[in-house]
Amino acid sequence: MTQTDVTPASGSERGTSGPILEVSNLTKHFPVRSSGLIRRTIGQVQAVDGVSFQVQRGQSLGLVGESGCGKSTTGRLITRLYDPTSGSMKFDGREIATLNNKQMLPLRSEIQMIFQDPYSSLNPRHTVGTIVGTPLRVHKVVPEKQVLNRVRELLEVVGLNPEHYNRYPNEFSGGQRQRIGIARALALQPKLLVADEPVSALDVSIQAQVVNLLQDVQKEFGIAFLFIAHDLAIVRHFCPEIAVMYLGKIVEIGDRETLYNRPHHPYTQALLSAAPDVKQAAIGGRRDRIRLEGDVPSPINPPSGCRFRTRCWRAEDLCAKVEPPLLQIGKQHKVACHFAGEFDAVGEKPVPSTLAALGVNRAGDKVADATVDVESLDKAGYDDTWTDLAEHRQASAQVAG
Ligand SMILES: Nc1ncnc2c1ncn2[C@@H]1O[C@H](COP(=O)(O)OP(=O)(O)OP(=O)(O)O)[C@@H](O)[C@H]1O
Repeated sequence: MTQTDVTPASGSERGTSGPILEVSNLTKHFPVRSSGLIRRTIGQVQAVDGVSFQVQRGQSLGLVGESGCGKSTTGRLITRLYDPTSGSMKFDGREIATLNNKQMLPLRSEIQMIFQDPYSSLNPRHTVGTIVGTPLRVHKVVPEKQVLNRVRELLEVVGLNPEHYNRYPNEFSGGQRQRIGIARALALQPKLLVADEPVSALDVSIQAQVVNLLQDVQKEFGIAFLFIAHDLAIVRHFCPEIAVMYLGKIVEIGDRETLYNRPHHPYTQALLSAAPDVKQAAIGGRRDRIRLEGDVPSPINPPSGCRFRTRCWRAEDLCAKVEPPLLQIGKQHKVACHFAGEFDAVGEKPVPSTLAALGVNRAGDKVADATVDVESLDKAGYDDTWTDLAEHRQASAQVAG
C-alpha cells in the first residue's frame, strides 16, 4: 500500500476548491484459490489495475465499458465496500484508501451509492419508512421525532407519494423502487453519489424518467456523480466527462464532445460504433459498425503490453511489448494507445505517437539516455500543457528507427 495521510487536509484543500474525488493508481486484485482442503492462492483477478481520475465538485464523470472490465469494483472501492490492494483515493482532500471502518464512519454519509438492481438492494421485510429512515437514525441526522417528516420530504423529492412510507418494496414497480434507493442515498445529503448502472435493470420507457430525476437531484443539491454504465447513450446525457475502461484499465478519458466526436482509442471507437446515434440517424446515416473479434481476455492472465491488443486491428509487436501510457493529448483528453491520432491516416504506415514519451524505439527497446517522467503519465486530472500529437509523431519518427 502506498504511503497515505489520514489527517484531514488543510482548509484550502477541503470544502470548496479542488476535485471532490481524486483517484490515483487504484488497484484491486482478488485472489483466486485452488479447490480442495488446502486452498492456496494460485492467481489474482486483476479487476482494477492502476486507474487514475478525478471527479469535480457537483460534476459527473461517466465510467463505461463492457461487463467485467472493473467498473463496479471501482465504484465499490470508492465507497469502501472493498479495500483497495494499492493506490490512493482522496475524498474532499482527505486520503480514504487506508481508513479503517471506524475512521470511515463519519465519511460514509458523504459518499453514497445507488445500486443496479432495485429488487435485491431493498430489504423486502422493511417498510419504505424504515429503509429511507435508517440512515437518518444511524447517523443521527435529525431527532427521532422528525425522522418520519424527513422521510416524507425525501419521498416527495424523488417523485413518490409521501404517504406511502408504510408500504413494502414489493408494492412498488422497478422504477419506483429505484426512486426509493435514490431517496435512501439522498437522506444523508452526500457530496458524492456512486451510481452503479442505476437504470440498466429498468424498462427502457422508465430509464429516461429516472435519469431525469438524477439530473434534477444533481442540480438541486450540487451532488457529484460517478455514473457507471455500459450504455454510452445514457452516460452521454448525464456526464460532461467520460472514462472508458477495458480489462481493469482506463483506456481513454475526456470531455464528452471530444470523446464522442473524435475518439482516439480503437476500443472507444468500437463501443461508439455499436451505440445508437440519434444525430447520425437524423441525417440518414449511421457510424460504420466495428465488430470486435474474439472475447475479452481473462483478467487473471491479461495480455502483455496493451490489454486491448488481442482484439485490435491496429496492433503490432510494440503493443505486445510495451504498455501504452495514458497520455494527455488535448486540454481535457487522455488516451492509452501507441497509435493515438492515427485514426485518420488511412493508407499511411502509422508512426506510434508514444515512443518519445516512453523513451523506446519502435521495437519497444529502451533508447539510451532517454529521459522519461513515468510518474506524470499516471497522474489523475489534466495538466495545463499536453502532448501535441503532430509534434510528437515527428519526435517519435526520429526514434522509430
Ligand atoms: N468478489 C470478487 N471476487 C473475485 N473476482 C471478482 C469479484 N468481484 C469482481 N470480480 C471479477 O473482477 C472483474 C471485474 O468485475 P466488475 O464487476 O468490477 O466488472 P463490471 O465492469 O462492473 O462488470 P458488470 O457490468 O458485469 O458488473 C471480473 O472479472 C469479475 O469476475
